[in-house]
Amino acid sequence: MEDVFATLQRRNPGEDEFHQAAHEVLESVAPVIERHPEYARARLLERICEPERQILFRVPWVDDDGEVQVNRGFRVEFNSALGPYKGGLRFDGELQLGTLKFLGFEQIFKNALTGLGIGGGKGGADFSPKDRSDGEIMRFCQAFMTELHRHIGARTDVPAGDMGVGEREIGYLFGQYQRITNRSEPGVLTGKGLGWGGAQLRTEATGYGCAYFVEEMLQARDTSLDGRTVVVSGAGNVALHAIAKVTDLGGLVVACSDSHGVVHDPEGIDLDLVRELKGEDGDGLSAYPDRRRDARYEEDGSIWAIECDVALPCATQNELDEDDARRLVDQGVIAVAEGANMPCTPEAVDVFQEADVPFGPGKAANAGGVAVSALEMQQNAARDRWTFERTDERLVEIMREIHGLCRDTAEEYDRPGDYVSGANIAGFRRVADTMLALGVV
Ligand SMILES: NC(=O)C1=CN([C@@H]2O[C@H](COP(=O)(O)OP(=O)(O)OC[C@H]3O[C@@H](n4cnc5c(N)ncnc54)[C@H](O)[C@@H]3O)[C@@H](O)[C@H]2O)C=CC1
Ligand SMILES: O=C(O)CCC(=O)C(=O)O
Repeated sequence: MEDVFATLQRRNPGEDEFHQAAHEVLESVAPVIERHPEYARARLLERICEPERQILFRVPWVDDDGEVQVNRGFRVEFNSALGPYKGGLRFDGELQLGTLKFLGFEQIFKNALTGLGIGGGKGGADFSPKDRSDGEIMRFCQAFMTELHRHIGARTDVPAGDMGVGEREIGYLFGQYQRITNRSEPGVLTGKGLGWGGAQLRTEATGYGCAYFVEEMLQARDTSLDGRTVVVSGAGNVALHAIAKVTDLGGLVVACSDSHGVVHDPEGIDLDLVRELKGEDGDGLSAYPDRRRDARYEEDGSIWAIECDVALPCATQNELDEDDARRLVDQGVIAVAEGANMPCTPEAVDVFQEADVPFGPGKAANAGGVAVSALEMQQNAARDRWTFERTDERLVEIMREIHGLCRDTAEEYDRPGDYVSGANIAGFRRVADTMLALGVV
């Protein structure tokens, strides 16, 4: 195991987030390799840690001032053993290949946990949509798809949204895909609008799924979200829908945040107000207390200093560190689940686990989004449309199955209550068994 990790570090220098994600999985699956030497003989770990294909490309476009801009586009096609590469696109001015490798790697195991026949991939661009006009965003998306279209397809690789990529961007990407390929193939992207091949609930699915997962973790300990105080970091797609579903399930969400600061509202976050403030013409979260008397806004504050029963990090990677985890544990947190991808540092995860606080890792707790993307692919292939209610029932069922699989797998490997080991081992076994069956490819 150590050798595999050392090689991975050497071959992928400077990609710290990828090292972090890979180290956690390699550590978790060590007992599986001991029980199954055939995996080691087939060099499955080495193969799983190496992307099948990485595509880097130039994205030239013209901004509103007539200036030529040059960005870099990426698609990491990590593993297709279980189905077409599947995973989101991230637009972020600071984006690096190593971040996408960590996200693509996580996606392999997350997608395996859903049981829906999807492989793992991730992509994006070092383009920041912030402060760009709608026309610039459209031209950027068109330039990006002008290269990406060669690599994707309903049976090959199916991107979706992630940070900085929502329904608007998916629309512009899909429009350009259709224009240059002359193929009306809705299954090539997910997260589409409802009028043009999108699925009900895809927008809500990651946040809702995270709330369903934490409810399962709490019920396994004979309690629930009802009456619990909850803190949710972020104010984007995942956070807003996690807040909505936690509230439906009886929880009181008292704080949310963005990259500038933190809102604390002891009466419960007013979601409509957050949406308005975060909207295109909104004043930002700092204006929240102007409209809610008992609320406070702290610029650059730490959301994890706010007392809560349940913490849901839903913003970005490594946003919750060891000190934050200690503070949460000292204040009596009873469950933590990751709505974002890898928001907790490894040291923070250790603190939760040592304190016996149930901890739901992102690859299990936020799998609802990609699961509903797979349902969107299913509907596109069948030219069918499901209702919101039917899709929601299926999402609840999927999140319950993932929770049960992680719990049972952890017990099988003598790690009761350790959802990290459970998720990594269960996801790994599904991919590894398929790779064994497919031979050395
Ligand atoms: N959108 C989806 O369906 C899925 C998203 N995820 C993950 O969830 C996380 C959030 O993604 P989305 O909500 O889709 O993105 P988004 O772009 O809609 O929202 C991200 C939010 O996080 C905030 N943020 C960024 N850095 C922050 C920081 N350091 N502290 C506090 N807030 C910060 C931003 O201001 C924004 O409000 C990411 O880790 C993403 O990879 C995971 C599964 C699926
Ligand atoms: O729905 C998808 O394909 C993407 C979801 C995603 O990017 C994620 O699970 O992190």
